[in-house]
Amino acid sequence: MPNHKFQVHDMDIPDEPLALSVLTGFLGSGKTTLLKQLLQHPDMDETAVIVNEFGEIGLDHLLVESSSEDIVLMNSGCLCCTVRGDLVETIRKLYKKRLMKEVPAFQRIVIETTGLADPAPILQTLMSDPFLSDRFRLDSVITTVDAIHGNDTLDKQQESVKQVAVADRLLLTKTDLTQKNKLEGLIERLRNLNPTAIVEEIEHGIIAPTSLFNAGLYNPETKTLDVQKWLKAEAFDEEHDDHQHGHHGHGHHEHGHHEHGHDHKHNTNRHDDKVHAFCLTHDHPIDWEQLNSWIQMLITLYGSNLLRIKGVLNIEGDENPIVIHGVQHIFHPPVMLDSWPDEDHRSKIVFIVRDLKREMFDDTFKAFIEQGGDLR
Ligand SMILES: Nc1nc2c(ncn2[C@@H]2O[C@H](COP(=O)(O)OP(=O)(O)OP(=O)(O)O)[C@@H](O)[C@H]2O)c(=O)[nH]1
Repeated sequence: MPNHKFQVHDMDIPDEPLALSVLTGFLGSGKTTLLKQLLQHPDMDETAVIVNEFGEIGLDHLLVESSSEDIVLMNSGCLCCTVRGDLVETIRKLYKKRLMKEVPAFQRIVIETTGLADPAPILQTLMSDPFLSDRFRLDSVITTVDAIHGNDTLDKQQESVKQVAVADRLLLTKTDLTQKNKLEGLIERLRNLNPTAIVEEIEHGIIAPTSLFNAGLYNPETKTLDVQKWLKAEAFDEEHDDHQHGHHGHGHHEHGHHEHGHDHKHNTNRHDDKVHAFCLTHDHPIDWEQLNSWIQMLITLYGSNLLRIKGVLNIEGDENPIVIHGVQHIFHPPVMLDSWPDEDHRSKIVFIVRDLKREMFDDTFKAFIEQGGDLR
C-alpha cells in the first residue's frame, strides 16, 4: 500500500511575529551611512535589510559569502536584498525563503525607503497587508535628518515633514559638521513636529542597534510595552501647561501651532505649520464601542490627515490598558498589555495631524465619548 501522505517540509515557522522597521529620511540625509555602520554590528546578525535598488547602496565591500539572485548574505550575518518591484512581494519572498531555510532565520527586517518617499503609504501597506500583518509587527520608524540642511529641507519638501511626523526615532546626522549650539533650533522644530519621537544626535552613522529597535508596540523579550518611551505623553506637559484645557474633563497639550523662538517663526508658508501634535487625556474609563465610532468617524472624514496616532486606553470593563496605533486610514489591531506601567491609569491619545484643528478633536471626543454619541 503506497503512502499517500503529503511530504511536509521541515519548515522554520517563527513563534512570534517578526519585527519590521522602516528607515526613512530625505535624500543625502545619511541613511546609507547609518546602515553601513549598523551592518557591521554583531547585534545585527538576525536582520534582513531591504533597500530600494534606485538608491546608491554602496554596501558592496561588506559583501562576502554568497550572492544568489538579489539576496546577499553580508559578513555580519545580515541579509541584504533590493526591492525589484513590489515591496510586499519582496518581503513575502524573503519570508518564504526563511520558512524553507534557504536563508538564515532573521528576526527583523529593516526597509530603507528612497529619500523622496512619503513614508505614510508604505507604513499603511505594511500594517494592512493580510499576509504581512499575520507574520510581522511594525516595530520602529527611524528617520534621519541632516543637521546642516535639515531646516532648509523641511521648508521646501513636504515629504521630509511627513518623514519626521511619523518617526519613532529621529536621528540628527552629520552633527560633526556643525556646532552643538547651532542645532537647538532644528531640534526644537523636530520636537514641535513630533514630540513623541526620541531625538538622537549621531556622527558618521554611529549608534548602537539597541537604541533604534524594539521601539514599537511590544517588546518580545520582556512581553511589555515601554509606554512612557513609546507615547512620550509627558513631552506635552513639559512646556505646555499654559495650553491645557480642562473644560471637558480631559486635558489637552499641544505642539506645533505655537512657535518657541526658533529661526522660522514668521514664515507662515512652512509645511510644518500645517502639522501639529497634541495629547488628549481622559480621566474616566472609556466605552470601547463609543471610542470605535469616534475613531471610525475620524478615519472616514480625515484619514489622510491623521499622520500618526498612538494611544494607551483605559477601557470600561478591562483591567489592563489597551494600546492602539495608526497611520492615516489604517490601525494596527488593538493590543492588551499585561498591566498598567504605573499608577496613572488615564487614557492618553497622541495625535500628529496635518491641516486639522485640535478643537475638532475636542468637540467630537466630547460628543462621541462624554455624551455617548448623542450629537444633539
Ligand atoms: N561628515 C559627515 N558626513 C556624513 C555623515 N553622514 C553621512 N555623511 C555623508 O553625507 C553624504 C550622504 O550620505 P548617505 O548616507 O549616502 O545619505 P542617504 O540618505 O543614504 O542618501 P540617498 O540614498 O541619496 O537618499 C555622503 O557623502 C556621506 O558620507 C556624518 O555624520 N558626517
